[in-house]
Amino acid sequence: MYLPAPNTDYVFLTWAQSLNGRIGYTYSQGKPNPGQLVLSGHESFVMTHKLRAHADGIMVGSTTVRVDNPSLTARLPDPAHDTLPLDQQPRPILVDSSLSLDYESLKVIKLARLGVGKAPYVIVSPKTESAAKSDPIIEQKVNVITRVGGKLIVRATDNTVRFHEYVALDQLRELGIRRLMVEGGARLLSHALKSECVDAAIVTISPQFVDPLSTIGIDAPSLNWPCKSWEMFGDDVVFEGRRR
Ligand SMILES: NC(=O)C1=CN([C@@H]2O[C@H](COP(=O)(O)OP(=O)(O)OC[C@H]3O[C@@H](n4cnc5c(N)ncnc54)[C@H](O)[C@@H]3O)[C@@H](O)[C@H]2O)C=CC1
Ligand SMILES: Nc1nc(O)c(N)c(N[C@@H]2O[C@H](COP(=O)(O)O)[C@@H](O)[C@H]2O)n1
Repeated sequence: MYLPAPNTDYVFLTWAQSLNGRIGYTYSQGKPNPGQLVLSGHESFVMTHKLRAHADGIMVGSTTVRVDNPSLTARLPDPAHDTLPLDQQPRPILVDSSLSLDYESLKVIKLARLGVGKAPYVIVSPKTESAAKSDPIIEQKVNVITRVGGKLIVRATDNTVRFHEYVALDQLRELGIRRLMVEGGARLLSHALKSECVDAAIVTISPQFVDPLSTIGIDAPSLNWPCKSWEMFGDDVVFEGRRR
């Protein structure tokens, strides 16, 4: 498994999926939270945390945050009990264009307040940045983020669909986020896979079928990335594909 060295521009996608390609429960706002579909076994989850420890930033989409409320910390040697020191932690990066999330309730905010995790960068649209000046609800969310040391990253335009522009990749790199791990969810990964800026995909395949009607998968374009490695971690197979 290739682990990028510091000061390397490297965008790698990681996710876990079932044998029938599902990665999470379908969720619609206003409906009960279906919770996280747990796919990885212990060994492959430790591998995921080793990847996190080799990333400057971990990026997730807003629905992933809404469903999972993730910590996005690197926790080794045992993710259930151990956390690496703050200076070895990756930066949580939330793609939340309209600041739709309830920031006060997020684990990443609480962990930043405790000094256990780094404060998040939040990717927003220009119109959301403008709204913060007149909408007290938006302004309050910005305050929650900035008070723990986080910041808004405002993408260049409101109407882009190109992944690297949508997630403000150049701005993140200027802030030192050069090894970017994109963890999901399905829509964020689908957009990433359509772009030219992704270097690798590391996929954990869990030996289980899950109900396709209540779960989601990744709508990937047809891609043919050579398999660079595959390895067993416990009962899971971890596949590494690299663009070049
Ligand atoms: N099994 C696994 O490894 C993982 C599973 N999940 C699961 O995935 C589910 C959430 O996935 P989704 O519903 O697909 O939502 P999501 O978390 O991917 O959120 C959609 C994201 O796509 C962004 N987006 C929209 N247009 C875009 C564009 N053109 N370029 C880049 N980004 C764009 C939105 O701003 C939003 O942040 C949850 O059930 C979660 O548990 C999430 C991460 C990993
Ligand atoms: N590697 C992996 N295996 C699974 O089975 C998963 N469900 C996920 N989900 C991702 O991990 C995030 C939770 O991270 P924390 O443990 O809270 O730090 C979740 O939001 C997904 O991005 N990953």
